Amino acid sequence: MAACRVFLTLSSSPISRVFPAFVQTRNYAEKRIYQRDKPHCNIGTIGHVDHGKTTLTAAITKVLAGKELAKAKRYDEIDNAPQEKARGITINVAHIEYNTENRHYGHTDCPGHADYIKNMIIGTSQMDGAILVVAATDGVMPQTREHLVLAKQIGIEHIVVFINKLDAADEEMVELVEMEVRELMTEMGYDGDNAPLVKGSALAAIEERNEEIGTKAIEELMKIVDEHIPTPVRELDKPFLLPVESVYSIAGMDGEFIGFGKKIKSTITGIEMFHKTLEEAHAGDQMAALVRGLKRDDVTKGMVLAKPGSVKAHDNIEGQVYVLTKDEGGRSKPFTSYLQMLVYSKTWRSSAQVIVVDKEMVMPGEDAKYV
Ligand SMILES: Nc1nc2c(ncn2[C@@H]2O[C@H](COP(=O)(O)OP(=O)(O)OP(=O)(O)O)[C@@H](O)[C@H]2O)c(=O)[nH]1
Ligand SMILES: [Mg+2]
Repeated sequence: MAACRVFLTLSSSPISRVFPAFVQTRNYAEKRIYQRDKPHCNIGTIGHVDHGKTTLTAAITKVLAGKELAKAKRYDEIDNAPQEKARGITINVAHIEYNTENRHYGHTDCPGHADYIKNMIIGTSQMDGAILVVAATDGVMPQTREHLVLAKQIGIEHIVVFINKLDAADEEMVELVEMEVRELMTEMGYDGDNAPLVKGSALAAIEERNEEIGTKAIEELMKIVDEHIPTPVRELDKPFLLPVESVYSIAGMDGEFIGFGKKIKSTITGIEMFHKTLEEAHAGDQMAALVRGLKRDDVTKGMVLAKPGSVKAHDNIEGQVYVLTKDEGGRSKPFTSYLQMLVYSKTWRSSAQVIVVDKEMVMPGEDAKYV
């Protein structure tokens, strides 16, 4: 498969906060300094709606906060948008940090609802490994399958399974769900039989009850995540490139913003991660840049900040793609060249016309080469 992975979708519902790079142009008050004393790793929670991804994210921070390795985040601090609170579902991805004894983690909590799959894709695109959450009360559901397909396509090789809601399911059901998940993983090209799997209850950990399936299970999960998801090798000698997720209203090192027909030179005056000042940023960090001399409207989500002269913007790309079937959350009908669609990559999206290079017509479930 070619290096370029393009996700094509035909719907146009809005995506919002999506990627780890923030550009700030305001003065900031006194900040804590980020100590780079542990390797950094990006993970996150994926899985079907309501299976407990956000509850598990909150539970991990709570358990690790007990060891002074994290700041505990309540469920409603993670799903904090009014619409998320009203509907009780995650819509936007949330970025949270915590530590284990061994590593510093950036954790992206993804939405499970089928309508917000685009947010899930962009959230996942930065993960080095993922925790697949499956509720024992429900088993494998459509977005369990869809998220695994997408994780595989995005290139996430390391998945740890968390079977959740053990407090509400009987043993037989749990066993059945475990078998079901392992089978699904095998079907998706993972080593399902040997996939690391932890069973527990995120809610029990939060409510400090049933210690075995609560706190202990979360500890076990993080131990397995530490062991099973390797720290990625970062290419520290390459010029930097940072996709812009969001821009805050505010006005060293030279940088250049590129995208949407614009090229703007600027100077980076400070860098941060999780509101702590960084002395230096490494590839894979969830970094914010403080930049000089820009107005808020100059920069938009989807542009990249890069070393001046190191990258160019292009208005056409060639990619090898896999077209999702209807069961996997994709389209039901085949298509031919000159189809108009929206293309999502990193933090940008753009409408595009597709030319199929290697065949007349592409069926859902097939590979194809696009220009
Ligand atoms: N009984 C029980 N309920 C749980 C457990 N974990 C989560 N829940 C409940 O399941 C519901 C959904 O939990 P969420 O954490 O919002 O699920 P989610 O996967 O983040 O959902 P989306 O982000 O919308 O896809 C909530 O009512 C939780 O309280 C658990 O271990 N046991
Ligand atoms: Mg959620």
